[in-house]
Amino acid sequence: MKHHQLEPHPDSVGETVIQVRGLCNQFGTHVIHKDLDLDLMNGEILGVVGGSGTGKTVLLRSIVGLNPPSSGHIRVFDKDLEQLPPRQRSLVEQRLGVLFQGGALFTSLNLQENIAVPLIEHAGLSRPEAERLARMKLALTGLPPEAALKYPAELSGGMVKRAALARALALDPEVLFLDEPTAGLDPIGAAAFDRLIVTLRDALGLTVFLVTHDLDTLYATCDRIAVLAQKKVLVADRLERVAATDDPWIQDYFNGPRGRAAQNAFEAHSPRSQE
Ligand SMILES: Nc1ncnc2c1ncn2[C@@H]1O[C@H](COP(=O)(O)OP(=O)(O)OP(=O)(O)O)[C@@H](O)[C@H]1O
Repeated sequence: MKHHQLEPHPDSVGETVIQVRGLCNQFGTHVIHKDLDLDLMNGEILGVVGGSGTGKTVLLRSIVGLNPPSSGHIRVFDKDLEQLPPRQRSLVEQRLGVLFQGGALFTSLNLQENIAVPLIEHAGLSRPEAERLARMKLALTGLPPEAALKYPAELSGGMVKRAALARALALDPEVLFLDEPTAGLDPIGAAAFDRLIVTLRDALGLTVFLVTHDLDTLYATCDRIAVLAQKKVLVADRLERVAATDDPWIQDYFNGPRGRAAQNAFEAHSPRSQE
């Protein structure tokens, strides 16, 4: 059924699971990334931020193998996807779960059928087995049992996000990629989704690469923040160190009115701020 087990070796905590070195991406003459370096550490939630068009989604797509880089190296679990034969590449890709912007569920399938698709295609399960496991994945993301037979158009935005997350988790990935997961959610729905991400990371031992514009999400979930600016990762560090970095975009983003409001809200409400 499943091709690997998530068994973090005691020595693996803090190990690099994804290493990006000297990444360059360009479309025609439009250079998006130039000599970009980034490490994703085992078990962390890394928030990836940057102005609109700085290439956050392109970076995500490059790492998961959907956007072949113009040059540079990307190692995933110490393997270069581009160098692997198709079968081995597919096995590595199945260890990565992706929640794309917008969710990207099949509109003609109900939720359990949607989540069953990768289980039938990649894990070789029968339809009844796949749909039973799909219902478990839906429960894992906090959806009620009756949601399994609903179609995406019948659901609220928050429920669609949870269903899309259930599909990203279908094959028990070790690394979860989330592209703006709280975009379009109301503040209460967004805060609940933030808590879900942290809970799942803790319960499943996930590593999370999280693209977001949402300052509340950064404060509530992330262990480290990587800032994309000037075509590279300008800084990747704990939030307080990033916020202290001398760069106009960073200062405006973290220490402008919205950044201060998010920090105040976090300090007022979160037990994590008392640690
Ligand atoms: N396949 C493509 N062909 C041409 N240009 C592309 C392609 N994909 C992305 N781009 C361009 O690359 C740049 C970076 O896009 P990307 O979506 O990664 O930005 P982003 O940082 O995620 O932005 P946002 O925060 O607005 O979602 C944009 O200018 C976009 O138009």
